[in-house]
Amino acid sequence: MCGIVGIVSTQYVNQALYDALTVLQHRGQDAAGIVTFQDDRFYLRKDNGLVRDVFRTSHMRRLVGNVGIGHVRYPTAGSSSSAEAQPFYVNSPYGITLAHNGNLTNADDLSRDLFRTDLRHINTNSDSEVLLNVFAHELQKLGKLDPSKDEIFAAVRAVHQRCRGAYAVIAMITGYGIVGFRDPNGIRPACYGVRETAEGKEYMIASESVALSAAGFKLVRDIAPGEAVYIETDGTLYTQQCAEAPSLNPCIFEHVYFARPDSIMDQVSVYKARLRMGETLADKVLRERPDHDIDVVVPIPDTSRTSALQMAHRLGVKFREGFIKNRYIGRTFIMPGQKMRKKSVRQKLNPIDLEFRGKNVMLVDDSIVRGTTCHEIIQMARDAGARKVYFASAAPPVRFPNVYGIDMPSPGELIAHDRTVEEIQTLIGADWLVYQDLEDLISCVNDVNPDIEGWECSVFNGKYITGDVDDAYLARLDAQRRDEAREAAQAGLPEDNGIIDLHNDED
Ligand SMILES: O=P(O)(O)OC[C@H]1O[C@H](OP(=O)(O)OP(=O)(O)O)[C@H](O)[C@@H]1O
Ligand SMILES: NC(=O)CC[C@H](N)C(=O)O
Ligand SMILES: [Mg+2]
Repeated sequence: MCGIVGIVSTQYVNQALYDALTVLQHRGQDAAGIVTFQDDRFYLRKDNGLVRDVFRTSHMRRLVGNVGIGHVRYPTAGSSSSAEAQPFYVNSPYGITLAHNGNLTNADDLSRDLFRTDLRHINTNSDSEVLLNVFAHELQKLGKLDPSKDEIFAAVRAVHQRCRGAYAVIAMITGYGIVGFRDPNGIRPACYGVRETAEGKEYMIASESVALSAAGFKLVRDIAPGEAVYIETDGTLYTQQCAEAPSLNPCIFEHVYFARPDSIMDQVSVYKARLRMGETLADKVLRERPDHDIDVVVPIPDTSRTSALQMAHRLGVKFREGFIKNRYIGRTFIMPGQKMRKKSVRQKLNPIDLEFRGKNVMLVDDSIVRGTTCHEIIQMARDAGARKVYFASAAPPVRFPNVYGIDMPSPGELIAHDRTVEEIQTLIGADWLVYQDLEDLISCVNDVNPDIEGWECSVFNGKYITGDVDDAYLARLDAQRRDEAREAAQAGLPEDNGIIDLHNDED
């Protein structure tokens, strides 16, 4: 997952973009970037690292202008090279920069077409650079010296026709404004908001509503699937539906893990959804073992806290913070490489022994993906003296790879792939393992929004909404992106993978 943001303001946007990216940091910890423009020039700073490490005061001073976009990255294509940090830039037409959250499933074909037919060069292995070039080519084809909203929307329409997969995008066109759009299934989130000032209206587009509220913008609404929102530099806003048959099918894993609980996505409160996940999980526990002997419910910080709290409440069992999280260590699941993830669980979480000694504990996590966290945590609970260690997951078993912006490319790396719940229970060393049922999870996110036609649940049911994901694609993805393949590809290469970057304000 990545975080994207774009602002059209009446004053410099550098600080507001920086602040928004820190609020979206949970969506990507690998790289960060901001680009602004003023007087027909772009000012770009991007690099690997957390937002606070990438931007120093000297960079911030040079990011001048009242319009800009930003990105925090969690790679799902290409490598972790700083050259693949976003926003990406292309000089023709007009000068366009782009920030993307999601993953294109036909990036290889597009890349070939861009070279052979559109005569465009792609300099990295990132699907986002491909997406930018498709958009740029389609805008260029219209041949306008001075593009209006009609050309911008026509280019987005063409992107929808050519690109497959998931994409929430914010692009900035030099001298004209920013355009945000969502793929025709609305898999990845994006919303926009407004702030009234004495100088006029200001707009922000972002992955999550929490970025808007933290900056004092009022949420207007989510961008509809297939829709584009174009905001000119003077603050004039236009919207248009650019897809043939849009249908809202948001990614359910945003509600399970990715999004911040204080965000509202497609009118569904992430916090409320997680509370409900705790309730339905408690109901399942009661169904399976009406006379259970759980003494205490313990969350695995951070994401499972909301569900665990409500689960304990429903069970009528004590809720206790049995693990303390080191606040200086980021999210483990989105780290690249299994070695780093494993080490970081131990560094990140430490038990309070007295909450475990002699007790039957129910540990609750939002999800079990590779099993890295639960395996370590169950052992820690045992070492701390727990009598029985039960484990509950607020999400169903993650059995299938994700191709829409979550880096789970390889079925073999998923602990639940081709395994029964009993087998997983043995593997992670739990005395009892309970998973949420998929129907229950869906019932937790089905809120008052009648526009939601379905949920993108492929990691749980193997059904890919875009209809273009076949076994050959999945096999290719697995071969390219499984941990070992990435490590082997990286061996012997310089840290940046040898990909040459274009101009970047590095110092
Ligand atoms: O089975 P695994 O492969 O370990 O993945 C699942 C775990 O990873 C995530 O935590 P993470 O540390 O990323 O973030 P959090 O602090 O927001 O819970 C998630 O919340 C689970 O705890
Ligand atoms: N997680 C994402 O949204 C990734 C965006 C893009 N595919 C990249 O790898 O940079
Ligand atoms: Mg976690």
